[in-house]
Amino acid sequence: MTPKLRLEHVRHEFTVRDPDHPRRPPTRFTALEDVTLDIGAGEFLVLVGPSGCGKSTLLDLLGGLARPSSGRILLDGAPVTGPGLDRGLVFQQYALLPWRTARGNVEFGLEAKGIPRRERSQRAREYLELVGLSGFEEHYPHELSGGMRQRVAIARSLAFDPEVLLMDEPFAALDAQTRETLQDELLRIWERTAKTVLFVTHSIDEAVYLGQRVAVMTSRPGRIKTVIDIDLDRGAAEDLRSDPAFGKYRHTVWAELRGEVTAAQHLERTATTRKDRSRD
Ligand SMILES: Nc1ncnc2c1ncn2[C@@H]1O[C@H](COP(=O)(O)OP(=O)(O)OP(=O)(O)O)[C@@H](O)[C@H]1O
Repeated sequence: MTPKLRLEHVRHEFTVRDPDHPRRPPTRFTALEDVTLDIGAGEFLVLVGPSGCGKSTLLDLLGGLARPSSGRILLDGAPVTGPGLDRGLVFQQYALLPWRTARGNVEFGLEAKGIPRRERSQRAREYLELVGLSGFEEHYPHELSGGMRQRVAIARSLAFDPEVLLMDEPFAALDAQTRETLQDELLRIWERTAKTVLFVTHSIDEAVYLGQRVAVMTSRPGRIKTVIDIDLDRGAAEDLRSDPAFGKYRHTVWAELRGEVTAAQHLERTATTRKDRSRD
């Protein structure tokens, strides 16, 4: 079966200039190296990895916001060549238009799609209801809480009806309670809509709670270290997070991640020391 998304030996480099020495020639910096991963249609895959390992870069490549330096990214077997309405992106920052209401923000993308006004408005209401925001359609972003704004951002991405949702730490800025509520809402929406979801997080709990599989990345340059199947009966447990099986998965993910986090911190320290020395 063709996977929905396929990453084949993806490598990504950035060109960097040293701001302290602007005349020096730029150097190449490898953010991702040989990333190979398949994501099935309708799958919920979570990506975890130490800070700076290239998770956001990978999402940018999948979203078509950048091109890999080498390797291929395929969507339904065809190379990704740029952004498209088949992929919805949700970031940590809400990125809502402050001068538009919740409904106006959700409608915004639908305008680009050429959907007639009446249908736009109806669809926006439907998706706002889906994320639990009925009654707030005419509120402006500044009149909504952080969690509500993020719901609007999710509704906006869903309203396009993309086949794939690319989510970059969408709940990171929220308080614990709102975060757990939105995790449940996202799972409910995913079950209802059968979208393919790739979700980036720093939280191991969030990864185990949401993912059918959790892919762990190495420290820079980021590679896929391992992919862990999460086989939890989400419907059965009353409080899944305190289930012993949940704790076991949390431990497995952390055991894979721990060494990478240490390596990333070491890399960061070395880079800072080198920078300080070159300034002296
Ligand atoms: N435009 C850019 N130019 C140069 N380097 C970049 C650029 N964007 C990202 N990087 C570097 O590439 C590496 C990967 O960055 P990226 O943001 O993808 O990591 P991440 O895993 O998402 O990090 P975090 O978990 O902290 O959000 C980092 O070292 C970052 O500094």
